[in-house]
Amino acid sequence: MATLYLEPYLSTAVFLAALGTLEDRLKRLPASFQSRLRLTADCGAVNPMEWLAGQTLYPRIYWCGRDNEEEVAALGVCQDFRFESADDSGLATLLQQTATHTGNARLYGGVAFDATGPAWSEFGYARFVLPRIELTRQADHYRISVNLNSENAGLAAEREAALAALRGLLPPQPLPHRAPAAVVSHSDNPEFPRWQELVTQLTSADFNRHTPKVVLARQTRLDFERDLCPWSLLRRWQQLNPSCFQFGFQFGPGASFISCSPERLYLRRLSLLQSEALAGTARRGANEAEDTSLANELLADSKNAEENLWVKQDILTALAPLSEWVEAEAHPRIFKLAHVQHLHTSIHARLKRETGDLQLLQALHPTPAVGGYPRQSAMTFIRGHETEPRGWYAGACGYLSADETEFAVAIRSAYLQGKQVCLYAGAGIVAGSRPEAEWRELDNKLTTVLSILLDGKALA
Ligand SMILES: C=C(O[C@H]1C=CC=C(C(=O)O)[C@@H]1O)C(=O)O
Ligand SMILES: [Mg+2]
Repeated sequence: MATLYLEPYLSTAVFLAALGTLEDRLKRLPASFQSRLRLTADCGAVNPMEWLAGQTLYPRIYWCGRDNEEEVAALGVCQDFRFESADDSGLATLLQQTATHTGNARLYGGVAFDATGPAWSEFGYARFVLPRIELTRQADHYRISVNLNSENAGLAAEREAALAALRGLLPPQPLPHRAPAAVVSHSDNPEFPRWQELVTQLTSADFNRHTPKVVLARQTRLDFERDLCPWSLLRRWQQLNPSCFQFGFQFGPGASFISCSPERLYLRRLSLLQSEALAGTARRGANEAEDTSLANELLADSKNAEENLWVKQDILTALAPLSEWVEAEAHPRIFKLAHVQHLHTSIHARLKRETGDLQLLQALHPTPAVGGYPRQSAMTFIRGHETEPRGWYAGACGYLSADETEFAVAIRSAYLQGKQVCLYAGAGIVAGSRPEAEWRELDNKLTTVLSILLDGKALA
């Protein structure tokens, strides 16, 4: 084992002992085991994101829940499931099989916003990975695990692959705060004049009568003078918004998708489900008094209330046939982030025995927080008028397992390819939306990530 290289681990000896334990257990594996096997050892404190950034294997997947209790760095592939279309029956089979697999193996991945749009290469319409190695922090307890799948290529080959992955591990790579690279160019799609036309169209009485809400999105593309490190950016982003989900997917060296999303699609623990309507936005105030007054205005504002209500009603309607019972808070509360505050309504349900992640994803995604209401006519408008495919922006990202599944709504996200970063922001357009105010809302939603990318400077 490359002992020397491992020295910078915070608790090198404990980490090396954990790798040694896993190696021993791999060598002593019985001649046969059920299809998936996961071996785990306590490994002492290691920063999961820095650890991930230091490795040579792909994919590199990072996930941190909104309560910060759990953080996972997932590396390499034990099984990789990629689907180019929503009609692929393999996706349905995968979602159904995951529910019946024993053990606590988790698949990490995501589903694009739109089943029909062109997919980002490497990401596909949907992609889920059972990682080869996982470094997990639960509260302050750190563990390293290795996954095997005997159906891959037979036990001997699978054991060799697992050993090779463990022996190839490198030390964490510190993610220091470096001065950001200079922006060479930037562009918005759509630009404001087109945005104004679209918002005017969506708020016309004729359109609004049949489609009362459409979430329109803008892509802001920045080109930098040098390549950006997705993990450095995500690290700083999570420090500014610790109460968000934080996640990143880097399937290969060419592209990565990272997000600091405030919004949960759902968390399912056995048959208990938590979901929410997060929609309706104001900026944060410059001081406490202004902040509170903006929050009170947001709570009293009918346009923002309507944005939130369409989401709540749609989720309640979608969950009703899948649940024993479902309930939502009567009134939204305020959910504060670094630069914006939102209306947030909690939703809880107990699922029927036959309801699984396949039914939940089909019923809930995309919610009117990112698509619109009714779903089909909002999607038709988005497909016909947005010229940049959203890819995984506004998709659903998270993990799947038999006992517990969680998906975040992949907003406040960035798609990085070398020197280029594409940021996305959407705004719910309802009766009463004004083009200028909704455009400012897009800017407000990007303020946090832009403050990191531009280091406090404004875009030229
Ligand atoms: C679609 C986005 O935000 C959604 C979530 C919260 C508030 C929203 C709003 O007020 O318009 C959006 O529905 C985005 O950030 O890209
Ligand atoms: Mg809004």
